[in-house]
Amino acid sequence: MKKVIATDKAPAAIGPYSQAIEVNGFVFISGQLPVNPATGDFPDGDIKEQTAQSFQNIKAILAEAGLTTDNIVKTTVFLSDIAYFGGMNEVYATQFTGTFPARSAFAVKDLPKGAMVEIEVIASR
Ligand SMILES: CC(=[NH2+])C(=O)[O-]
Repeated sequence: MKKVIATDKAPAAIGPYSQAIEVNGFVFISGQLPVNPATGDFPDGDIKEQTAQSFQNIKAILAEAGLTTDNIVKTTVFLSDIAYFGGMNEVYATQFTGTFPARSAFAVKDLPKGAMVEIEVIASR
């Protein structure tokens, strides 16, 4: 059975999707833009600050589901410029305590709201 995970500690959806859906012990978190839910804005700074904010949002949704980054099994990272790859990796690497999840990373033409990064996650209970 599908269960919607929702929290006001992460940004509300900006389109027709849920923040996260749980099914059969897996939590699928929609791509998280680096939007601060308190201000509705991106953080000041560069790809490092934006990556950190996307992870803050992911962690808030994981917490709502009773999970942590240790439960993440797969991520997908979308960058609006491959030049951001190094800075994203620096911050990304600090988000995990044990082994890193599987991951795919891409540069795409554009991201919603002009973001530098969007990160989606699959976690396992
Ligand atoms: C931002 C996002 N996850 C979407 O699908 O538009």
